[in-house]
Amino acid sequence: MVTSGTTPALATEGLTRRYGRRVALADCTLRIPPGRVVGLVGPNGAGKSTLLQLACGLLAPTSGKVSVLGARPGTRLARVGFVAQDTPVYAALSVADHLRLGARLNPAWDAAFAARRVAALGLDPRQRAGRLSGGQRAQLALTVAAAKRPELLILDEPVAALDPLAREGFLRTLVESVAELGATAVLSSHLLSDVERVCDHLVVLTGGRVRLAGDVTALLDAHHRATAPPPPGADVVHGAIVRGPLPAGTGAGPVQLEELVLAYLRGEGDPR
Ligand SMILES: Nc1ncnc2c1ncn2[C@@H]1O[C@H](COP(=O)(O)OP(=O)(O)OP(=O)(O)O)[C@@H](O)[C@H]1O
Repeated sequence: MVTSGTTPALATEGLTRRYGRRVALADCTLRIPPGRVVGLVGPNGAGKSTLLQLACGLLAPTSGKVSVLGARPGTRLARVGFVAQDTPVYAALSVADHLRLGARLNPAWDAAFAARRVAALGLDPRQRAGRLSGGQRAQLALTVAAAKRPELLILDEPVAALDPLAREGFLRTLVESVAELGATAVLSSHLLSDVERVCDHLVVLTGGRVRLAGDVTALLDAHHRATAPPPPGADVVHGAIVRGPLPAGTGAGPVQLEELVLAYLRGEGDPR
């Protein structure tokens, strides 16, 4: 089945996952349109990895629904690329072995892209993955996932182990290949500056709940920074950040993405 341009890349409805009595994700309803670079942000323990693993079919929901490219998670393996937080590679296999394995397992494998990236990263194709540095292992895992040419690329903190230059280069390549393929990327990150630079859709999770989700431009349009104390009745997210229009005459300015995210991370109001 080929997904249409309107099939959400990822959709969840009332998605809940418990570990024993601990609720890791609660009643999560999301609809991520195709073609976006999505930033998934939230503090430690917010439920980001849980959501991404549910999307990949590595975890089963306790209740609720999740669909990926219009199908059940885990049924579109060749079309979904996933890099887990610990960027797993096969320690005993060389860099070249990883690329050969990728080519054998993935029908849409882009060998030229993989070879180009390995060369640009300065990785020795003969080196065993177990002997690479943490950042180099992350780069290899990302290269393998991207060379699958997936329709959906799911990355759990992909740039955490990379140095600033490598991070910039990786994010640039990611945005370029997502645009070229018309694909979707969902990446969790603690680095708001990276999210601000590359993401055009945002999901903020705290305490297992979705606090904010939507296209970045729409979210920025829907919020303001009050330049004077917000009047009674204003929908204050946190501090000076207000949702919706302010009454005429109340001073307000545009809001930056980073301060918007921080307001939702700090705010303790109801999920929006
Ligand atoms: N295997 C597990 N068994 C029990 N509890 C778990 C398990 N995995 C996650 N949790 C709990 O579920 C909650 C969400 O964890 P999760 O790893 O999804 O958060 P996260 O947002 O990815 O955090 P981080 O930014 O630290 O990676 C946390 O309270 C965590 O302790």
